[in-house]
Amino acid sequence: MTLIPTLTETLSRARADLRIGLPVIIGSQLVAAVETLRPDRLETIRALGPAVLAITEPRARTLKVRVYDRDLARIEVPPDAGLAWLRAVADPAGDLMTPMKGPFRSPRDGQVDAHRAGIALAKSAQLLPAVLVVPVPEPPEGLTRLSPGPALAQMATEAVMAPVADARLPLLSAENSRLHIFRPDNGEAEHYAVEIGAPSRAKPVLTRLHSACFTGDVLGSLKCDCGPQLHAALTAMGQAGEGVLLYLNQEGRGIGLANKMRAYSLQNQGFDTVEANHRLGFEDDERDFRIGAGILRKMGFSSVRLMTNNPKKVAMLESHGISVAERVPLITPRNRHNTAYLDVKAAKSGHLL
Ligand SMILES: Nc1nc2c(ncn2[C@@H]2O[C@H](COP(=O)(O)OP(=O)(O)OP(=O)(O)O)[C@@H](O)[C@H]2O)c(=O)[nH]1
Ligand SMILES: [Zn+2]
Repeated sequence: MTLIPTLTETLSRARADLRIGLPVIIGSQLVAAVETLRPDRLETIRALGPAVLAITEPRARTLKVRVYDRDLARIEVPPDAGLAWLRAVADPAGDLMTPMKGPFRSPRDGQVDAHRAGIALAKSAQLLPAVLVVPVPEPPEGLTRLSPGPALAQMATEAVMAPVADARLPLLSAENSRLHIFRPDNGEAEHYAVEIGAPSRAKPVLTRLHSACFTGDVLGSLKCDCGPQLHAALTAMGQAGEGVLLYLNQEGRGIGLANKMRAYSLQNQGFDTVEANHRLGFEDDERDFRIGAGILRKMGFSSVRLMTNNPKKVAMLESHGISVAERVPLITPRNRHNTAYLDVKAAKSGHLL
């Protein structure tokens, strides 16, 4: 085997580069994440040529920027615009106090694959989806290089999950349990499976796909239903004597904890959970639901009784080789902090509550 990095490995490097504030080269464009860009580097980048800022369609809608490229919009960066201007376009925190005023000039022509790949990389690095893009006919040495088309195609493929380690882990809710760790081949977060009892692989297994919620699962936040859902699922599996709970590290419906806190801050300004995601430039739900199906298949399960109120989880499993024999509702108590959130999930996200 050659020592030259594969595309998957190069993408993983590029993601790390953006997180630490290094630009990457995509095709013939230099691409930098606005969130991690430092002032001295911005100056060097601006000296290379005319820059555009690429943002997603939901962020563009908030800023009333014209969208000519379907899922993304480009804004010409004015000559006198500095880091504060770029950050104000990228980050909605100041939208209400100091609204961004146009007119924004949006180019219509040219290729946008590099911009699109840059935004996808920023999202997978759990950064704000806004990237500065400058054409570089002669790319500087030392930066990670990608081709836009193959990069986009590779990012859209399903990660391969490898079992890494597992051990017995007696739980309060189920003494006879094992924790399994799965590692994806794309350098992204590891995911966990709690196997309770010794469920048969030949019949539907009681299953929960739980997305990480540090605030709810660990801190006992009252703003969402995650903590109570996690414990209710484990308790039900303990009582049944068997089950599988997948703990998927897709915090904040896939946007990461930092962005989730940005979303909470917008919710404190009066926006609901879906509007907050959109103002930040994300879709309502950025989770890759294939991960859960992949882990279940790896564990030898092909049929589940799924504990969820989210019909999309059912549909996703069905379309990725896991049949859902039954949907088991998972209703937890309301309180004055989570009731509006639960109503929005029902009204806008199709949850059956
Ligand atoms: N972006 C964002 N994420 C949130 C917010 N509140 C909770 N979350 C995240 O939402 C996810 C909830 O995941 P789940 O409970 O597995 O999924 P679900 O889609 O609600 O479906 P159920 O199976 O019915 O619970 C977790 O990743 C939480 O961190 C919010 O206001 N904004
Ligand atoms: Zn939560």
